[in-house]
Amino acid sequence: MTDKIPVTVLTGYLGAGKTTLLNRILTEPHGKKYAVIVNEFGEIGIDNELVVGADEEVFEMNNGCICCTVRGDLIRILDGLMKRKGKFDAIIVETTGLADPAPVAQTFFMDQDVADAARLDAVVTVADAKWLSDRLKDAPEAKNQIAFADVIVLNKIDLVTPEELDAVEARIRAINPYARLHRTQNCAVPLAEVLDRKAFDLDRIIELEPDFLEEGHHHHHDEEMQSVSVKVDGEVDPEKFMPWISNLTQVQGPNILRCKGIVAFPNEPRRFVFQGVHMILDGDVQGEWKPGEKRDSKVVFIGRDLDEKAIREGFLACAA
Ligand SMILES: Nc1nc2c(ncn2[C@@H]2O[C@H](COP(=O)(O)OP(=O)(O)OP(=O)(O)O)[C@@H](O)[C@H]2O)c(=O)[nH]1
Repeated sequence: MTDKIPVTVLTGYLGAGKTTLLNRILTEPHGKKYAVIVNEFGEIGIDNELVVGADEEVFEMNNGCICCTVRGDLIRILDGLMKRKGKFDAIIVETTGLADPAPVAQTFFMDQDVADAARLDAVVTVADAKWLSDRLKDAPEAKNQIAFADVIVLNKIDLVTPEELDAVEARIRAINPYARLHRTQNCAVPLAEVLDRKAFDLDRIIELEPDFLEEGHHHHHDEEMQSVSVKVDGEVDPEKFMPWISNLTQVQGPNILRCKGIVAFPNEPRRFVFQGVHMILDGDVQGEWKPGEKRDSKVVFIGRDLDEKAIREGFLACAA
């Protein structure tokens, strides 16, 4: 039992702050070596490039939700990691914001090879203090992520009033009174509160979901949720790109749950990285393009009722 590798499953709805927390974990001086598995919903991999610390081994699973189509991939990656036991101290799995954590957690009990070598340490859910109450109304995944959590990081407290914060915490407590909860800005939580908690409680989960240990768990996705990925083969013109992205998120903000991208500007040695949650947009130049790396520009939008054609044409028209 004791030499099983601890696995932390990091979950939370789109844009809540999972990558922010992951980067915090990877950059703090903990002297540990983590293997990281990142799963995202869009077809173009962007998240893995936003994870800092090039020394970490990041395994990427695109094109599907970790809890459904790519569960086989997860098992294969975990099996591969187990064979190299001793090379790292723990595994962190960051799921897409649209994943139901139950089938992910299930993998650590149902697959014998995985169960023999790894133990699920905790499900850590990052919750967006500003948007969670809305998502609890329209996104069943958001509720499951809260229900399954052993630790909840209630993040973005800077974007709400103290009264709103109390109200969202009360909503969370009504769904999950057991998890430890930390209120944070930029996921600033002591790592010991997140890692190696030995917190996953199978009995509680079986009470919540009696068929947890049975095969055939079906997870129904939000059918309307779509992702649009567009790539420009080369650089984009900031004079065109900036007004386009800011106008798009202002006008389509309510439908755009999440957007992110990495773009190349002419004569700029660094990559421009932008991220948005609804109409709140954030962008900065960071990290130089590597020598010999192709300076392509890519964006991903996730949301409902997206006008794919307009987004595609709009971004392609920003080409430098
Ligand atoms: N104002 C504010 N912004 C934050 C905070 N934490 C994270 N953000 C921003 O919120 C955006 C989303 O953060 P991420 O860490 O990428 O969220 P995520 O959950 O990994 O997103 P997905 O992987 O797309 O689901 C980024 O622009 C962050 O800089 C916070 O406490 N306050």
